[in-house]
Amino acid sequence: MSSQSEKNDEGRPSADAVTGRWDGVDVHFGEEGGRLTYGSYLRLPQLLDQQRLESDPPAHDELLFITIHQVYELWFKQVLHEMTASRDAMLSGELWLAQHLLRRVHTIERTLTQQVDILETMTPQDFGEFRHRLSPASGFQSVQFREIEFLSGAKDPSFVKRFRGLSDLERARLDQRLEEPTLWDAFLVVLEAAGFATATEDDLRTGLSAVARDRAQYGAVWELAEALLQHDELAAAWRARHVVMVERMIGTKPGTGGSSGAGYLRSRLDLRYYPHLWHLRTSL
Ligand code: HEM
Ligand SMILES: N[C@@H](CC(=O)c1ccccc1NC=O)C(=O)O
Repeated sequence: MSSQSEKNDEGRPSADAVTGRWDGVDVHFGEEGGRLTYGSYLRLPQLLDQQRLESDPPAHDELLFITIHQVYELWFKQVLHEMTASRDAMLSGELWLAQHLLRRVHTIERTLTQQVDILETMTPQDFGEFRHRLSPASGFQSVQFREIEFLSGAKDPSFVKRFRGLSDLERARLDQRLEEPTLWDAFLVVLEAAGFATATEDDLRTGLSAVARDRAQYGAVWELAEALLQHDELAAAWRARHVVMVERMIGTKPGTGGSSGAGYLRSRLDLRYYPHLWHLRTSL
């Protein structure tokens, strides 16, 4: 492959000047008269202008802290997109699609937990250079994180009440998540469509046991139950990893969000989205 570039008056390649030949075909790289580019498609000028430090003079590690959190929020957005579609697929009986989308969620969740490694390259001393500037902001105020909890099945309206500084739009999003069906609600619809009653605890235990004992007949329902359990396990793994990182960074200091810090986070470690699926294990 050869390439040549025409230069404009300023000596830079002109808009549609970067051309070459590949297998005898003319190829063009570049803007080509204002058409889509990598940067314009991905909105990079906007995206790369969103890392604003609070520290002054700038603390070296604050860029890492902001970047990590922004990457988390982008993945949270994707997780919500996939979870919502998975829930809807269950409601319309598309079981293969529902488990397929949940498997993508698992892969993202593993990445989210691994990202803690990067943040832990920051020392407590270096965090201390800018931590005092962050109060009263805290991860406690992550709207998308709470949306994921609600959509998973752990609806707790008291979090919405305790949120400080929510915009009207954010409050509406949380209220909507509190109203709409969760992944668990949708799974119950799947169980009912497979012929099982779900009205009482006993019904549910009977149905789940029957699915587990006859995977030849209920393979798709079993796979879905396993995908939900995996999501639950990965969420628990993130909470465990987060609290240990917190202890490493700030010991037993109270959090910038006003909680006791690690003590509060430890109180959330036993949260499980799907206790019925965990209880089932004991009887298998
Ligand atoms: C130096 C790193 C970090 C420290 C020291 C830290 C510390 C804390 C503390 C102390 C809390 C309790 C609330 C409070 O502030 O009073 C908290 C909550 C939270 N943090 Fe972090 N955090 C760190 C990194 C992260 C990252 C990277 C994320 C990713 C988004 C995150 C997400 C959250 C969430 C979602 C909560 C609420 C948890 C819940 O209510 O169960 N944190 N964090
Ligand atoms: N709550 C943390 C500070 C912190 O990590 C944080 C601060 C602002 C925005 C997001 C944060 N991340 C997770 O809590 C602390 O108490 O040190």
